[in-house]
Amino acid sequence: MADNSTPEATRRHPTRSNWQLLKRLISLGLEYRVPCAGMLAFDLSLVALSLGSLGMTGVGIDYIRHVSDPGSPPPRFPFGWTPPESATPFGVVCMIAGTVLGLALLAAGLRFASAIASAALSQRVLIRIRTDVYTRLQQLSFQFYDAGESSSIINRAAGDANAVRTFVDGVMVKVLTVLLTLSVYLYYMLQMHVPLTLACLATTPLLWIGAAIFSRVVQPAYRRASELGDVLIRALVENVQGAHVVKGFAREPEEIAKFKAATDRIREQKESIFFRVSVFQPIMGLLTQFNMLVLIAYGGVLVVRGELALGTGMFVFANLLQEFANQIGQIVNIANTIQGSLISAERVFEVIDAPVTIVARPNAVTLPRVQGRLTVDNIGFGYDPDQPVLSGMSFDVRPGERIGITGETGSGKSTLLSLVMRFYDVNAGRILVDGHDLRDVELDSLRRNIGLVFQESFLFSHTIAANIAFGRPQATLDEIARAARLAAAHDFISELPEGYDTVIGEYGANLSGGQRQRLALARALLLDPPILLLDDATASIDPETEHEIEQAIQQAMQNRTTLVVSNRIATLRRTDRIIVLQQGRITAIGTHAELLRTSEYYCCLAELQFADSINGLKVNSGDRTPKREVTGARSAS
Ligand SMILES: Nc1ncnc2c1ncn2[C@@H]1O[C@H](COP(=O)(O)OP(=O)(O)OP(=O)(O)O)[C@@H](O)[C@H]1O
Repeated sequence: MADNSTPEATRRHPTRSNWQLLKRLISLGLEYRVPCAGMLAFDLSLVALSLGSLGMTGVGIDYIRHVSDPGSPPPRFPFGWTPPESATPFGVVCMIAGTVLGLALLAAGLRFASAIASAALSQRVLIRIRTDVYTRLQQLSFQFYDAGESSSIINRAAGDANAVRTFVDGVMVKVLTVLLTLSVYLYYMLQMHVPLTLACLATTPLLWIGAAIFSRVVQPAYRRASELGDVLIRALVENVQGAHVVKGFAREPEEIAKFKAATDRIREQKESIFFRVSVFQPIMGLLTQFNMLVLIAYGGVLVVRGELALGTGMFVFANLLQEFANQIGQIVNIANTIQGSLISAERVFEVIDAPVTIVARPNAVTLPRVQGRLTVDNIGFGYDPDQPVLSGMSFDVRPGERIGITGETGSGKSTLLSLVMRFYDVNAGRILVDGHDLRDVELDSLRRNIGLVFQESFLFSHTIAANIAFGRPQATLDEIARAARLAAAHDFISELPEGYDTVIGEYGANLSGGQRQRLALARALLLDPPILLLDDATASIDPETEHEIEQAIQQAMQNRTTLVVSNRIATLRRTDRIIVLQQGRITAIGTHAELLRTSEYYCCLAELQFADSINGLKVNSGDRTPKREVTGARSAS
C-alpha cells in the first residue's frame, strides 16, 4: 500500500488569488439569481414578520403598563388602529396575543417554504458543479490523470463540489440577507433614538475587524483539511481495491492503524478549526453583550426620564439590538463558510480549467470507416519528454494485416498502442491512419474505428449486455450475442441464470479473469472496428482459458488490421509479422520463421516456451532468458 501519511503528493499550489476565486464564485451564483432572489425574499419576509411580532409585543407591554398605571403614556397601536371602546383589557391583550401568534404561524409556514426552496437550490447548484467536473474529467487526457491522484479527483468531485455549492446558498444569499437585515434594524433603531443607537453600536467596527482576522486564520486550516481528506479517500480506495493483497499478506492491523491515523489527522485538523471558531464566536458574543450593558444603563435612564417608552421603546430596542448582534454573529459563520468554499473552489476550478491537451487540429476531418492502413513514421515519445520511452520508431501496417508486438517488460509495447489510440500525442514524428495524421482527425471518429482490449479489462457494475454494448448502447440483443460468440463468451453467458441480463459486480468481481477478458473482447468486437488493438489480453489467464480466448482472438483478427501485444509465441506465430521492441526501439521485424533466424531475443523467447519443438535452432542455450537484440531491425514494411 502506498504511504498515506502525508498529503504532499496531492498538494498543488494556489494559482488564483482569493479575489479571482470570489469573482468566479459570484458569477456562478448569479446564474441562479432567480432562485437566490426567491430565497432572499423569504428571508426578508421572515425579518419583517419578526419585526411585526416584536412591535406587537411592545404594544402589549405598553398597553398592560397603561392599564395598570393610567398615568403612563398610552400605547401606540400600529396603522393608527385603536381597540373598540367596548373591548375589555383582557380582550385587547388577547387580540394582541392572537396577532403575535398569527405572525408566528405565518413565519413557520415561510420557514418551511424557505427550507424547501433552499434544498432545491442546493441540489441544482451541486449537480451543476459536479456535472462540470465530471464533463471535464471525461475530456481530459491521460496526462492529467497521470499527474494527479484518483483519490484527490474523487474528493474534488464529491466533498469540494459540495463546499463550493455552499457559497451560493450559504454565502451569497446569507450575505445579502444579513446586510439588508442589519440595515433594517439599524434604520428602526435610529428612528427610535439616534444617540442610544450610536452608543450601543460603538463596538460594531471591532466585530468587522475580528471577522477579517478570523478569515485569515482559518483559511490555511481549511486547505490542510481538504488535503487530508484526499489522503483519507486514497487510503479507503486503495484498501477496498487492494483488499486481496492486504488480506493475502495479513496486513489488516497495519492498514487499520494507517486508516485510523488518517482519520485522526482529519479529526485533529477539524478540531483546530472548531477551536478557532469556538474562540472567536464567544469573543464576538461578548462584544455584542457589551452593547446590552450600554442599553440597560443609557436606555434605563431614558425610560425613567420618560424619553423612551418601556414596551415599544426599551423592550423593542433590546430585541432589535439582540437581533442585530445575532446577524453580526452570522458574519462569523459566513466568513467561516467563505474560507471553506474558497479552498474548495480552487481545487474544483483546477479540474474544470485543466487544459485539454488532446484535441483535434482546426479543420480536422471526420474519419469514415477506415481501410486500416497504419503508418508509424519515426516517432518519439516520453511521458516525461526528457525521458524517452519510444524513439526513432517506424513501420507500416497494411489494411487487414496482423502485427504481433513483443519485447521485454517496460520496452514500450502498451505505450505504442496508447499512441495509436491517441491517448497521448507523440513528441516527434507522426502516426497516420489511412494517410491521415491522428492529430488531423476528429478524436471520436478515430476511436470509433479502433477496438481496444486492455491487459486488465475494466467492466462496469451493470448487466453483461450493457457492458458488451458499452460503445454502442443502441445495439440489439442479436448483435450483442453475435459479438459474444465471436469472443467465445456466449456459452458461459448462456449458462448464467440471468444470461445477458446478469448484473456483474463492481469491476466484474463475480467473473473469472478469462470471462472478463472475453466480455472485453466482445465489447470491442461489437463495434466491428477495422482496427483492433489487443494489449496482452491473455496475460493473466490460465492455459486452458487462454486456449479458448486464443481461438476467439484469431477469429476476431480476421479481416482487421490488428496490433496484438503478446509475449506468447502461440499468439505471435499466427500473426503476419512480429515487431520486437527493446528499450523503446524496434530491433527486429519479420515473420515468426524469420525472427527465429534473425532475432536472438525472439529465439530465446521461443526456446523458453517451446524448448522441445525448436531444438536445433541457433540460440544461446546457456542463457534461458531472452537477451538484448543483436541483429538490427529490418526495413519496416
Ligand atoms: N502513465 C505513465 N506515466 C509515466 N511513465 C509510464 C506510464 N506508463 C508507462 N510508463 C513507463 O513507460 C515505459 C514503457 O511502459 P509500457 O507499459 O509501455 O511497457 P510495456 O512494454 O507494455 O511493459 P509490460 O510488458 O510490462 O506491460 C516503462 O518504463 C513505464 O514505467
